[in-house]
Amino acid sequence: MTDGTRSEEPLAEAPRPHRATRPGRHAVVVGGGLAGLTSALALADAGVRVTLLEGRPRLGGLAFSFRRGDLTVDNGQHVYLRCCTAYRWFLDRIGGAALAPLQNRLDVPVLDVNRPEGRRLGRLRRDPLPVPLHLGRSLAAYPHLSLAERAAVGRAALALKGLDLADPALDAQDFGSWLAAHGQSARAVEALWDLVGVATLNAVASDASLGLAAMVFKTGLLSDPGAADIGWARVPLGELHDRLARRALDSAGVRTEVRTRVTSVSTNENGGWSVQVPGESVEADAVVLAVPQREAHDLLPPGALDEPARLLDIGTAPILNIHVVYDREVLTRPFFAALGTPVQWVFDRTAASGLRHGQYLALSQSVAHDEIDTPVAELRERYLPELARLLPRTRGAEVTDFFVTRERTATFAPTPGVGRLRPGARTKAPGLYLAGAWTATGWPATMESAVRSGVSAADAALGALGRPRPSRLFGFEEAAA
Ligand SMILES: Cc1cc2nc3c(=O)[nH]c(=O)nc-3n(C[C@H](O)[C@H](O)[C@H](O)COP(=O)(O)OP(=O)(O)OC[C@H]3O[C@@H](n4cnc5c(N)ncnc54)[C@H](O)[C@@H]3O)c2cc1C
Repeated sequence: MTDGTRSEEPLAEAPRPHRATRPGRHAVVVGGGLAGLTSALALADAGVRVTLLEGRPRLGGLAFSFRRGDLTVDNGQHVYLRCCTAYRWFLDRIGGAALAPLQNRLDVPVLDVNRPEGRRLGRLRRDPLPVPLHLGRSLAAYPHLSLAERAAVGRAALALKGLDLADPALDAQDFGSWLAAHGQSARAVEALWDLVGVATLNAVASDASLGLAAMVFKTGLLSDPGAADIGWARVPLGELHDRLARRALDSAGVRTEVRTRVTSVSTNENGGWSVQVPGESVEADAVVLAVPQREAHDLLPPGALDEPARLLDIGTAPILNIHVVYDREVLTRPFFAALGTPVQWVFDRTAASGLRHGQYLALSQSVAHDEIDTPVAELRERYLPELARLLPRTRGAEVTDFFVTRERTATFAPTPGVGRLRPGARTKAPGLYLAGAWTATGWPATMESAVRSGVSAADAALGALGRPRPSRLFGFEEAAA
């Protein structure tokens, strides 16, 4: 068994860190996940001298790769949507956009294995028509719902479109109750709303904030016809978030130190900041804390937030990935979603992992509270027969490898009320900023949220450092359109 949080190896030996020698104001970014990488790049691109400190031996935070024999394995399948303009800006910035392309047009095969008549394939895809007609034909033909349910889904989608995302009352309600009040059957929730919502929010509808759910569905499905086109890395995540990100940092002049855990952050006698790492105190004019909420709580100096204990009230939710290598091809599509089985989403990872013979599938299991600690042998017993139901070709195939990666704190839990717990980038301590997917970006815990938070923190820090905001950096919405 592989525990994704412990058994990673750096993909490639990173280049020797070089000390930035540019004079001027100095910012320290703590945490080399997507939020910290973004802040560091944005600050360096604006002419600030930047030091990035990351506790682990690699960059990329929660979205990384490790080696397992000849395979390069992602800790968890990651996808993004065309509407994720900030993450797309990030991919462009590190020179990785071509390695994580988008579908030309949203197309999600949905396979139901629990039908009396046998396996049934449906498709969620869009037509080249304006919103909401772009999904009309697909919804009308969606075989996993009755005609009445499809009509009710259409009505609920229009009601969702009318919700005001800026209304804080939305965050206090749960999405499941809202769906029920808008005529959605349990089947419609399972076969449509949760199919999308579980994967994007990491919560079932009844446990999700209406505000966050409405944000996902409005932005992804009801803003622009192409907004929900899906993108994913055709290379290991570490190639993007570690190797290419490191190259971009190096050429931007950022001093990057991995295996360097920050133990405290405090003000110094010059009115700046001292960032303590083992054996060194790094002095800075501004600090961006781009670490998970619990670590941020522990590092924040007294008075930086009015109620720092609120950070500890932001819950977390697990994601389990089950990795299965077969001795032959068993799936001809790049991915599909499943109904009527515990299997959620299945991705073909063969080419990205470097596997030469056979096929490597990754099962991405969100909301994995019940299975996150299940022994690998038990998972194998449970999931191989399910894959045999879904994919008939697996029946004659040999499983040559089976392992799991467990991310216990994969995302913050998007529960009703979480919105008021998420702080913005600014703290009450001048020169100290927060970033991370869990901060108040309006997005659920995604790569998009992380990058947006990194931009916000850099933006706030630039103001305090008296540096102009370069429009080409922060105009990512236009840049990625
Ligand atoms: C299995 C899985 C699947 C996912 N699927 C998707 C998906 O499909 N699409 C999507 O958009 N998102 C997905 N996500 C979520 C996405 O990965 C995260 O939201 C995003 O990567 C978070 O980035 P971050 O920079 O905010 O935080 P993190 O990635 O947690 O980065 C924080 C960094 O800070 C470092 N750190 C902590 N304390 C210290 C310290 N004291 N000193 C120095 N460094 C420190 C950590 O080592 C870490 O590198 C998934 C996550 C997981 C785990």
